[in-house]
Amino acid sequence: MSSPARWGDPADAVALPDEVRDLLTSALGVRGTRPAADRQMLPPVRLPARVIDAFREAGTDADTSADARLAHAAGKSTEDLLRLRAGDAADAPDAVLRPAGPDAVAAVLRVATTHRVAVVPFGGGTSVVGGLRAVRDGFTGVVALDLARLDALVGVDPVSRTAILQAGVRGPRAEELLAGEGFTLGHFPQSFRYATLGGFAATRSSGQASAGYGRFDDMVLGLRAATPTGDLEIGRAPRSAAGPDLRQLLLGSEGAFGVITELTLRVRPRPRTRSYTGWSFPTFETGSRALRALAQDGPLPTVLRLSDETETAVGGGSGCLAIIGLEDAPDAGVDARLREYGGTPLGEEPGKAWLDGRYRAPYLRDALLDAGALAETLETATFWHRLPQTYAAVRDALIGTLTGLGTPPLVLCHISHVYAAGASLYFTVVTAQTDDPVAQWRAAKAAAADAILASGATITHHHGVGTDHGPWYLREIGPVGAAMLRAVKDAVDPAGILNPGVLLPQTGQ
Ligand SMILES: Cc1cc2nc3c(=O)[nH]c(=O)nc-3n(C[C@H](O)[C@H](O)[C@H](O)COP(=O)(O)OP(=O)(O)OC[C@H]3O[C@@H](n4cnc5c(N)ncnc54)[C@H](O)[C@@H]3O)c2cc1C
Repeated sequence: MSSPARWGDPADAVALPDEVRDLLTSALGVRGTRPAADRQMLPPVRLPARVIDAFREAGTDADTSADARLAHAAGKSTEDLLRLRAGDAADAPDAVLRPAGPDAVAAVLRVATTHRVAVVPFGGGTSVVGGLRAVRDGFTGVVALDLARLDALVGVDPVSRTAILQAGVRGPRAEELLAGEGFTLGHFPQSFRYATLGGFAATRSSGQASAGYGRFDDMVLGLRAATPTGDLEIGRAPRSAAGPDLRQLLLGSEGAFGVITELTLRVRPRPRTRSYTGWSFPTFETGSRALRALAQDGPLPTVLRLSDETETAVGGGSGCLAIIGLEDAPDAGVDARLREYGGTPLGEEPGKAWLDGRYRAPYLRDALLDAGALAETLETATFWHRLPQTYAAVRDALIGTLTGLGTPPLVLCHISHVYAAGASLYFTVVTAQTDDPVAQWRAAKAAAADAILASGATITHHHGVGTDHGPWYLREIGPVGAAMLRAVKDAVDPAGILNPGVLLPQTGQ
C-alpha cells in the first residue's frame, strides 16, 4: 500500500460516478470537497541510538526513515485515515523492525523488555479497530515489528491436509503457495490482498467463504509464538483433551500475548470451479429465514450473504439480494431450499457484480472521504432469535445519533457470516462529514456499540477488539474475564511491552 492515508494500490483508485455525487448532495447534504493533506507530521524519533543499535545486534534491521514510519503509523479504519488525511501521524513508531525469522523475533522481544520499548506486531496493517495504536506513555519508545520477512511455506502434509506457513505470508501469496500443492485455504476477507496469516489469526478474521470453510480460527491447528518470557509451540493433534486449548489464548489476542510466527493450518483441495449467483427475497426477514434454514439444515453453500432493503436499493436492486457461492457443482438442494423460503433466482449477473465490486469497495471509501462524505463499517454477531432486535437497535442508534448531529446517514446492512445458532450483521454508514469527523464517528460508533451490548450481541464478530472496542469488550467479558486475561498477560509479558493498551487497557489507564 503506497499512501498511508489511503487504501491499496493508487493504480486501482476509483472516481465517484456523477450520479453518486448528485445523490450525496441531494440525499445527505454532502457539499464541497475534503482533500487529504499532502504530508503528515511525524513526531521525532524518541528511541536512543543505543537502543536502536541493540535491536540491530539482535539480528534485525531498524528502519527510522520517514517513509517506513509513516507506512506503519496506523491501520485502515476511517478514523485512522481521517487522522492521516489531516496530517496527523502522531502514532507513528520510532522505528520499523523487520526480523528475518522466529529467532530474531524472540531476540527483539528480549531487547524490548530490557529497554522498556513498546512493540506493535504488524502484519498487513489493515486493522480497523485501532489494533496498531499502542499506548506509548511510560515507554522509552515504540517499534513496529513488521513480519513481512516471515513469508515462507514451511511444509505441506497432504495426508493430513495441513500446511505450515509463516505468519507474515499475505493472503494472495498463501493461495499461490498452496495452489502449487493442489490446496486452498479458502480464506478470502475483503482485506485479502494485503492482510497476513498472522493478522488473520491474531484478530479471528472471517472471510467471504466462511459458510463453507469456517472462520480463520477454525483453520488453525497449531501455532508458534514468541513471548517475552519464551517461545510457545501448541497443537500436536487436531483435537486434544490435554487441558484447556491454549491455541485459543493466542487466537484473537491481537499481539498482546505474543507474536505469532508460524501457523499449522487445515487446507482443502482446490475446487475446480467457483460460482456465485443472486437470489431475491421480498424482505430481510424472509431472506434471513432462508439463510437460517440453510445454516441449520443444509445444504450449506460456501458463500452465503443477504443484503437488507437499503443495501439492495443502493446496489440498484429491489427487495433483498442474497449472494450464494458454490464450489465445483450446482447444488439442486440449495436452490430448492431457497425457493421453499420465498427466494427468486436472479442468475449469475448479481453474483459476478458482487465479486467484481468486492475488492473495489475500500477504494470507494477514499473517494467518498475526498468528496466530504464519511463512510465506515461496523459488525457484530448474535443468536438467530435476537437478530431482528440487534439489527433494529444498531440502525436506530446510528440514525438517531448522526441525525442529532445534523448529518442524517444512510445505513446499509447485510448478514455476512452464518452459523447454525446465529449470524453476523455487517453495517455500512455513509453520511456528510461535520467539521470534526473523528468526533462525529466516535459518537455514532459509541451509540452503536452500546446498542449492540444492550441487545445481547457481541461487540465484534471478526474485526477484533483493538483499542476502539476496549471499553465494550470489558463490559462483555466482565471483571472475572478481564482478570483472567490480565493474569495471562502478566505471565507472558510481565513488563507489558506487547501492544500496550490493545485488547486490555494499559495498567493505570
Ligand atoms: C477494507 C478492509 C476490509 C476488511 N475486510 C475484512 C473481512 O472481510 N474480514 C475480516 O475478518 N476482517 C476484515 N478487515 C479487517 C482486517 O483486515 C483483519 O482484521 C485482518 O485480519 C488483519 O490482518 P493484518 O495482517 O492486516 O493485521 P494487522 O492490521 O497488521 O494487525 C491486526 C492486529 O493483530 C496484531 N498482529 C498482526 N500480526 C500479528 C502476529 N503475527 N502475531 C501477533 N499479533 C499480530 C497487530 O498488532 C494488531 O493488533 C478488513 C479491513 C479493511 C481495511
